[in-house]
Amino acid sequence: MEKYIINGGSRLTGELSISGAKNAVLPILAATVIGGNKSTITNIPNLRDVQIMKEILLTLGCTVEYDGSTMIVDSKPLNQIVVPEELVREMRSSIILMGAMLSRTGEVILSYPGGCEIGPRPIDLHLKAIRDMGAEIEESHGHLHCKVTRLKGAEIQLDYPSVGATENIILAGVKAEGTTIIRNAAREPEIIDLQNYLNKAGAKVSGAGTSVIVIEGVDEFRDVNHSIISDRIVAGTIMTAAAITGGDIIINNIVIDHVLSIIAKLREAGVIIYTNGNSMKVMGPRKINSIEMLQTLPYPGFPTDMQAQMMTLLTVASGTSIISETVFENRFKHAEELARMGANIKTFGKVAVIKGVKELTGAKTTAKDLRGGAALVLAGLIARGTTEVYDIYHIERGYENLHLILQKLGADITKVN
Ligand SMILES: CC(=O)N[C@H]1[C@@H](OP(=O)(O)OP(=O)(O)OC[C@H]2O[C@@H](n3ccc(=O)[nH]c3=O)[C@H](O)[C@@H]2O)O[C@H](CO)[C@@H](O)[C@@H]1O
Ligand SMILES: C=C(OP(=O)(O)O)C(=O)O
Repeated sequence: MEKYIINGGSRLTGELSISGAKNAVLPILAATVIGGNKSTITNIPNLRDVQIMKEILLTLGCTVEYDGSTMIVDSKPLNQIVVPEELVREMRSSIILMGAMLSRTGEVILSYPGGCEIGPRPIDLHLKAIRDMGAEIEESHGHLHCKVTRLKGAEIQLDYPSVGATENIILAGVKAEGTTIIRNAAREPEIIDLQNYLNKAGAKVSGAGTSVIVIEGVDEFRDVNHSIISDRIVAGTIMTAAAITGGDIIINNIVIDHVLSIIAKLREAGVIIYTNGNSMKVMGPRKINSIEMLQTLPYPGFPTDMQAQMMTLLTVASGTSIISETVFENRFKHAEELARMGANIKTFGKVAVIKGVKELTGAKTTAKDLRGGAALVLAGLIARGTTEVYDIYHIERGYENLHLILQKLGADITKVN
């Protein structure tokens, strides 16, 4: 079992470039099955979830070449409709294959998706929309058997702007008969990236980034080259690392517009941030201010995927902060682990009250999910003594060599077996 060992106390300084976004690349890789075409995708982060998606594509019969950064997928030879359960259960994004495979073959068998344990993650919005587009979905023993002769465009009003459901409907709509309209669509930047990839391949999708997305079905896809947008959550995590260590870091290859809500909350905490084009300089303050209220919301609100990292920052703020997690039911598992390190956090359902303490102390901790694990690493960077973070496979789902990035910036962190 691999773990991180961190000796706290180093101030992080230096410069780095942000890699491609996990939440953009996964739906785009799922989309590659649709066209029977060749997709050359660049700026791909080398993550566990990407490896799993690659395995799924291979199992479906696609040919895949991947060098850790560029993936070439040829979906012409696709000849399977069963997505293996052991792969689907590894990650949430596998559900996006439902819309993509129905577009391609009109049939798919997959199980309920896995992913981080951050509360129940129903797929009712996905299923209702895909059924509204004409598919029959049989649910039995945890499996979904979806079938349709040809998907039909539909007007879909989402009860909640779900990222995954929005993506699934787009993928189901691109080759459907007629036009699909999604209202109350999720507006995340990763959905714009998906639209851009699809349109390069010949699809007709418009409106991504707004709450109304229109998809006109087309018959043919062509070969496509696409570069993945940079990861706003990895950027936010590094910004928080600079902030908490009183560091001074220049971050390149970052879309500033995508991190405005993170910049606003870090500035409220006293962090100094200068932006310039696609770069920013982040300087941690001597004293971190508490934040009266940090509420997670769908984009462009503050991202739930940055909540855990911000909680770590607030554990050493001067004063009391409140975090309200509105997106997921149970996303405070890191609070207990931070408490082992001396943090003073009380949780009441989806609200956490964090009373800043003078210092954290090193402890043995366990990553319970991806971002919660990153939050423990951040805590380890400033804790007195040594912190061990176990179950780092969660962290590796979404961060490419986090320990190496932090080492380069001056952190004393090692990955050991
Ligand atoms: C691979 C990927 O892109 N993952 C991101 C995506 O996850 P994901 O697409 O799973 O997140 P959703 O936006 O769908 O989920 C948001 C909320 O809606 C609920 N819901 C969702 C679908 C549904 O059918 N029914 C339902 O009730 C969920 O339980 C959750 O409470 O967006 C989340 C919210 O920004 C991020 O934290 C994840 O990192
Ligand atoms: C929750 C996350 O991912 P997923 O939806 O892939 O589980 C995340 O990226 O923080």
